Amino acid sequence: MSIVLTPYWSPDEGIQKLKIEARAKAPAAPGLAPPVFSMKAQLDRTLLQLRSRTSPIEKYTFLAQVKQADVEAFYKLCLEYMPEIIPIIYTPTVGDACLQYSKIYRNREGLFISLKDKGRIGNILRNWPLANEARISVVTDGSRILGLGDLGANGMPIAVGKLSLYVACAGIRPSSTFPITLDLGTDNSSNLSDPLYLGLRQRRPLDAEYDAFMDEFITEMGRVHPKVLVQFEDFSTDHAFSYLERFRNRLPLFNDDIQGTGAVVLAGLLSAARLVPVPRNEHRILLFGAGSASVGVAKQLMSFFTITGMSEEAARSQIWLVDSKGLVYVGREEVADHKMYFARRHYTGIPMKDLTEIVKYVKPTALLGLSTIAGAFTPEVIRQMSQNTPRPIIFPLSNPVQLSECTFTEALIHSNGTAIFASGSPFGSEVIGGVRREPGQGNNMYIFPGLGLGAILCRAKSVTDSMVQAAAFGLAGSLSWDERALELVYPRVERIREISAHIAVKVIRAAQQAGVDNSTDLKRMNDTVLLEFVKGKMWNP
Ligand SMILES: NC(=O)C1=CN([C@@H]2O[C@H](COP(=O)(O)OP(=O)(O)OC[C@H]3O[C@@H](n4cnc5c(N)ncnc54)[C@H](O)[C@@H]3O)[C@@H](O)[C@H]2O)C=CC1
Ligand SMILES: CC(=O)C(=O)O
Ligand SMILES: [Mg+2]
Repeated sequence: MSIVLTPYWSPDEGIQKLKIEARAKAPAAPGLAPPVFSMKAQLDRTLLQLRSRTSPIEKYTFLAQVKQADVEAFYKLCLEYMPEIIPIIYTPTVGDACLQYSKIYRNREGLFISLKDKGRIGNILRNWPLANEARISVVTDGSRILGLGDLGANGMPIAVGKLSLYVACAGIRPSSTFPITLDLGTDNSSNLSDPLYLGLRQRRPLDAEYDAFMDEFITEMGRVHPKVLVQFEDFSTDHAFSYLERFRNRLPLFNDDIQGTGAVVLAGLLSAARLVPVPRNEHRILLFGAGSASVGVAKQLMSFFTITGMSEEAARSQIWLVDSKGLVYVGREEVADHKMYFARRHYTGIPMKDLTEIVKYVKPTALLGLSTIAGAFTPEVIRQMSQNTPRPIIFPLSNPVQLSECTFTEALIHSNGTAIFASGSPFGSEVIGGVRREPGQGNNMYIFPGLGLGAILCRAKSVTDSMVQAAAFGLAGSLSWDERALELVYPRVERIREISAHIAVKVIRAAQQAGVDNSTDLKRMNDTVLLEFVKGKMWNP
């Protein structure tokens, strides 16, 4: 038997591939090396080439080429080497890719819709060659990419990266994913003066023009792709909140930074609280940073307290916000609307800005960083946290890794090994006191794949708060005994497909309860059958 490699056009992925045909007694194809390689050998070779690249950005561009040439090989590699690949296609390296996108750009990977396309957005959407109908679209306007600020059209890799995780972590079919960057200009001067910059060379417009563009975009998305679920990603804080409220009942849509982050942190805190000898209603949570992610988290954390029977007012009083001007309280100058709900009602002291002072005053049991300020959790802050509580919960959640409020090592050293730690971007494990400690990754990547999968499978007409909450509880309930014994607050990333399926089931049940599901067949399934159904729907390379 010989193996013949023939080029063919894959209608599913729209790329040219080599198809392997086994033909009994057929002559070997001329010009090909004689050995025949298994998929494993081909992956080993790809991995060898990947590892021979020294810089993360070279690894990123190499993987982008692999994905372009052979989508199945790319995802096979993702699934088999998840802990190694995710930090390249996602945070932290995706942050570098966005910063350098105008320089590393090679192939179109997603659709750019610019302000100049106003009036014909429907046609532009129809132009994008999708082999299958779009089911999930990550949409960014590039105005706040990770903690890196306004990167304009260079934000495309974040939409591409999140969608790669939808495929790798939740088995969404690659050909039904749709990355979109809305190019509404940028206020980033270095992009505007970069001759290679890919986007519009103009500043962002005023809200009236922005809103009119967004209205047309959402209307046309619903028209051209009636089954699509939209994930808004990395919009600046004002637009993140306003567009979530404006559009969440027009399409199935959620904001990952507000809702996905809220859910992942709620899950992490529920797991962490099991390790701390403090009653739930005595936890005090201090959020450093008060933007879209932080306020989204604070809102979601209300249920950390209310599920124990605490009133809304009492729950709110356990949560403190700090922004660039210090502790947020009613009566302080310049408190933006989105922070008002959590502004302290009864604070009468002088404005308090220094984080160590604030930690001394609030005595938090949990300190969460969503500020983009690297190193803000100083040794003094961490030591002060250890005075408040026997097991301080320290989650520096800003991305990418160079913006983390502290490192895993710092948290362990300055808390004498007592810290319970999770960060937005990954850190390696550490040995302290002869014991190996593993950090958690508190990143919305644990939530959005399963949330999206559940919403798509039940054909939800909207994404309700109860579906987001169900995703959080689903994640919190998915730690194995082995992971709990190691004091992990999130499951190992290698199990993420299993976790996403479990979350999807919870999300479908919440959609059914809220009456927003459209797939009535799923109602008749019990949870075991539904879980098998969800797993059966997941695409595998
Ligand atoms: N781990 C995760 O899953 C996620 C992490 N994030 C990260 O959270 C960070 C913030 O994101 P957004 O809230 O959308 O941004 P944002 O720009 O809206 O918020 C930043 C906040 O930090 C505050 N801040 C800035 N300088 C400060 C200082 N010196 N002291 C105290 N506060 C200060 C600002 O006042 C603002 O409230 C980013 O780094 C982002 O990557 C966002 C979403 C998910
Ligand atoms: C993880 C994420 O969504 C962010 O940092 O914006
Ligand atoms: Mg984001």
